[in-house]
Amino acid sequence: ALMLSRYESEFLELGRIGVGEFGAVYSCVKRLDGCMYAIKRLRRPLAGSANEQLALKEVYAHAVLGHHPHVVQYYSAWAEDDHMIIQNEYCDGGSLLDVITEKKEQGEFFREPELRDLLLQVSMGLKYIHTSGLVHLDIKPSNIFICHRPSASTDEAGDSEEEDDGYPSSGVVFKIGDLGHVTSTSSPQVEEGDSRFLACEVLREDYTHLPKADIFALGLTVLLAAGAAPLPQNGDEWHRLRQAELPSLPQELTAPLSNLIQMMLDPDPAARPSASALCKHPVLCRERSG
Ligand SMILES: Cn1cc(CCO)c2c3c(c(-c4ccccc4Cl)cc21)C(=O)NC3=O
Repeated sequence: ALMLSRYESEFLELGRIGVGEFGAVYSCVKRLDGCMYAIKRLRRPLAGSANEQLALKEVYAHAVLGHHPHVVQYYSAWAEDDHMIIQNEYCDGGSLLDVITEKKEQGEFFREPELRDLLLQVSMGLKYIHTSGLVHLDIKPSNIFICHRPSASTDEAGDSEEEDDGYPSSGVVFKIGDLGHVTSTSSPQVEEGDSRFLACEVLREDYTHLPKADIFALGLTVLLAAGAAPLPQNGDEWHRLRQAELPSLPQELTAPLSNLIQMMLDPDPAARPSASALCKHPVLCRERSG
């Protein structure tokens, strides 16, 4: 077309980093600021269709959720050439699923200190989403993205007490992404996420404890990072996982962490800890023990 699209004029496309029925995600450099961005382009959904609802909910959610170190940052969204485009923060470390897969190929998995760090960071992101009156509803490894800490300068302040800057000593920052299933806690229009991570009560359309469905999915996500076998999509094993039976793991977790994860998977959503409770749970606190 004579008129370059905003996408082509504002960005240099480096490569495709994801593809699915939704469309494709590209890593791009914005010509003006020289920064990298992750840009999802999807064919414009039919006006009034469910897909349009999903696409709009994602942009609404990003607009409501301002800045948080553990939620992927939204920059802009627009429509052109029969496509919808969303420009997000680019996380340079791939997704948690990529890292779990890479480790598994080497017979490796996340060890307890890394599991606690993962759980604490994602809990902070969930606390922010939940206190904003929203629920994610599609928490899983492929929707958690990783940023590697910029090289720590020597004068870097240590971990601040309250307002966590999201940069733990390890230098790895986990961020919740893909807000395509986000809905409001009070007046939910639930679009079920991945059935492998779906809490039983949501399947039964009980939406009275939706934030606890995110906690359930996070519990399964942490177990996968700990080396659990791939999760069932349905069937007996699916139900067994929802009777608070932890799957077998290739490592022995300490009782405090194992009990905490078991609580996150409790069949009764009210018994699961809230994201806020997880953020101050002694098992996860970074305060030096003793
Ligand atoms: C497949 N894929 C790979 C990546 C890069 C990980 O190193 C990625 C990102 C995003 C997204 C994404 C997810 C859902 C909606 C919009 C976007 Cl841009 C998808 C991504 C996103 O919002 N930020 C990303 O880094």
